[in-house]
Amino acid sequence: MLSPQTPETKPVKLSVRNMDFRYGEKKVLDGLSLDIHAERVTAIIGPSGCGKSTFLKCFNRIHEVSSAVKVSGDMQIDGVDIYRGGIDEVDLRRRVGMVFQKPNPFPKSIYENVAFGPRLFGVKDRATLDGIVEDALRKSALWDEVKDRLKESATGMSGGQQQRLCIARALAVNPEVLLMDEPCSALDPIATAKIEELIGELKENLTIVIVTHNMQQAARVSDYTAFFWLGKLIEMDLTERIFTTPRERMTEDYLTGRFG
Ligand SMILES: Nc1ncnc2c1ncn2[C@@H]1O[C@H](COP(=O)(O)OP(=O)(O)OP(=O)(O)O)[C@@H](O)[C@H]1O
Repeated sequence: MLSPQTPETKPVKLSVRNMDFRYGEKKVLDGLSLDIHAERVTAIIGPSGCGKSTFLKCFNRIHEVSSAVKVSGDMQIDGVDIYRGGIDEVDLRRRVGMVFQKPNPFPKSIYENVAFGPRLFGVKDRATLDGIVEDALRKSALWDEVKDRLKESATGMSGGQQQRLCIARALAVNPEVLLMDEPCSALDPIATAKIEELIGELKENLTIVIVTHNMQQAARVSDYTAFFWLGKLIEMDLTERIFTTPRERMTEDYLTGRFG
């Protein structure tokens, strides 16, 4: 974990300024400004309904698939506006992968789940695909468990394995950012520990933003923590600072269970 004694050396990967988000008339994110550093883990915490998931989805514009929404302000990836910078949304979703609360593998084989993205992006050669699938399964710490049953259905895996498969599926297209929306909330403590360990390894090459309701998890895995309340950013800092000396009373009350 990054500490107050260590100066930040990683550049800003995702930058947000004066961002508002509306579902129809309903404003759910209000005037957000924050920076997310490359190859760090940033945790988003806050009470239910404060807009954490909505915020996460804005980074790969995935909400555009389902609802009439309006985003204003600036959101940038590597200095290019995600909404107005001419970024192709399919390419954006390749660069910014996402893993959801409930593991959602396709009803296909383990192999086909991981090969799906690369195929979509035009990889046809079998040996190349095999290599990508193995690499992604190794990075998601699943290879040894599944290498002898790649043709079996993904739906027969345990919940924890399915979630690591979803991570492998996201990694197979070589993303730069991984968004994780409560990725362990449906998992037991052992499966959760595996995912947390994995997060620590993946951040060597990836920028990770994780929404979690589990404060111990935020403290364990993240370098930075942002506390949201009613669609506003109350405070963001190094996780060590947020959990030891938060600046805002509201953050302290939330962390100590006095509200939320
Ligand atoms: N598709 C939608 N249409 C309209 N309102 C929505 C939609 N999705 C979410 N909302 C509303 O937006 C607000 C923020 O929801 P969001 O799911 O982002 O919060 P959250 O902090 O992630 O909550 P939780 O911790 O319970 O998952 C809530 O008031 C929610 O009711």
